Amino acid sequence: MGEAPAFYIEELPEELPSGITLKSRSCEAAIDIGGKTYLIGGADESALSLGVRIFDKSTSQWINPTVLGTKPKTCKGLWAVSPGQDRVLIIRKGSQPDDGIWFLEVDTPYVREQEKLHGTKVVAWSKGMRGNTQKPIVISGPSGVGKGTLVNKLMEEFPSFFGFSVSHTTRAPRVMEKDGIHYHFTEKSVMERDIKDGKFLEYASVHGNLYGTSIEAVELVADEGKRCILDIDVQGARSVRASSIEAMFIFICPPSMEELERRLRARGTETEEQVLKRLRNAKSELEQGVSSGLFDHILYNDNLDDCYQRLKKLLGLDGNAGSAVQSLPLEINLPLKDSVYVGKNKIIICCGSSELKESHSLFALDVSSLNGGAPGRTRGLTIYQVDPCCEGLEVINKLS
Ligand SMILES: Nc1nc2c(ncn2[C@@H]2O[C@H](COP(=O)(O)OP(=O)(O)O)[C@@H](O)[C@H]2O)c(=O)[nH]1
Ligand SMILES: Nc1ncnc2c1ncn2[C@@H]1O[C@H](COP(=O)(O)OP(=O)(O)O)[C@@H](O)[C@H]1O
Repeated sequence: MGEAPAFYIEELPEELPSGITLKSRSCEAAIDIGGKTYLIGGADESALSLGVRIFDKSTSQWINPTVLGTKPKTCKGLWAVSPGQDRVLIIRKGSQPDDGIWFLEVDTPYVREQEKLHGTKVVAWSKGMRGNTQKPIVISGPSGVGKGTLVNKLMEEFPSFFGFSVSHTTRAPRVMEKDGIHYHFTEKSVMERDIKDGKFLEYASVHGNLYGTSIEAVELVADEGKRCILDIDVQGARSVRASSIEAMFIFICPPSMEELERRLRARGTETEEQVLKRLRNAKSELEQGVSSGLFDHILYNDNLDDCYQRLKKLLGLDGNAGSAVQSLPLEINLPLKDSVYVGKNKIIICCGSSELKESHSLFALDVSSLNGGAPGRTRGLTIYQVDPCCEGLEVINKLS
């Protein structure tokens, strides 16, 4: 057989110091990658106990890494397999594929970028999802230009296609704004602590308040299989551009400063002082937006309907919107027995009987075209049923 699916604590290499006690082996898995042993799991099934420890074989030292991303809700029945050197694939036994396949990134571009920021070893969780979604859309522009209006029109016309990333902010809610829908309205100290804990993808101080996109906000949209829209300022757009996240960047311009002021005042949501501050900031935002090369597309929002049509065209929605995710319904329960066979890009999961030849449900998990990943979900997983007499055995024979 090829690479072992996982080895449990009693099979850990001898160099590991003694004295590690585990209450339940089904809650912990370990895997070797690049001279390090990653110990994933916990003493019980709860998410709280789900941790990651790393044993560096070259120094014989334990490392407690900074763990980013949203982790699985339970750690019951873990298998760990390594499709590559940059991430560990975790299969939770006895669960549905849409909640049972997770990645722990250990050396991806995102992890390396975060290691520089944190100054510690970093690992990051990312849930595996079937099918593909398109790159997130970042929309920026000065206050009052019509970003919210355009985004709302898009979400109303294509509710199953787009999802809005609900930002956190320390500014006070406007009359019609609802917590959790328009923004997560947050205390400054809480937001600062969460930023320090690595919960934010990006953040910036805008018009005197803190705004930020949490990793969770983007993951929630991905979980619905929708394309994520981020309405963020130019500084935030710059942070996303500098990160490992691929996105489409759109800047919305007003027809003139006079019209921008008219719209901002007509909206009637800001005090005079706030209006003046927003207009002052608009000048530098427009300079940066138009001339920095940061944005892939610049849209002039003169006539609303015309601008909306141009936005739709940019997003390829002028004809057939298509469907957000190509995910086929597939009812399988990942098996409880140790029946996983691992190749480089393909993992064969044997459900039902532990006797492979007698098994009537064999599934192939293809990880050859993964995309996305932490921060957010990992897309591009393909799971399909294979005939035990044909492809499954063929693949397994090649691995043997
Ligand atoms: N960097 C960043 N900017 C944000 C975020 N959410 C909102 N913003 C920006 O903050 C600015 C002020 O937003 P808001 O107070 O809602 O006012 P509005 O733009 O006049 O509707 C806008 O430029 C938004 O695009 C975020 O999560 N991160
Ligand atoms: N093309 C347009 N022409 C006239 N008014 C507009 C246009 N686009 C938006 N508005 C109006 O301008 C105001 C500001 O728009 P809004 O979407 O809140 O801007 P932003 O989200 O960029 O701050 C709103 O009252 C909106 O109805």
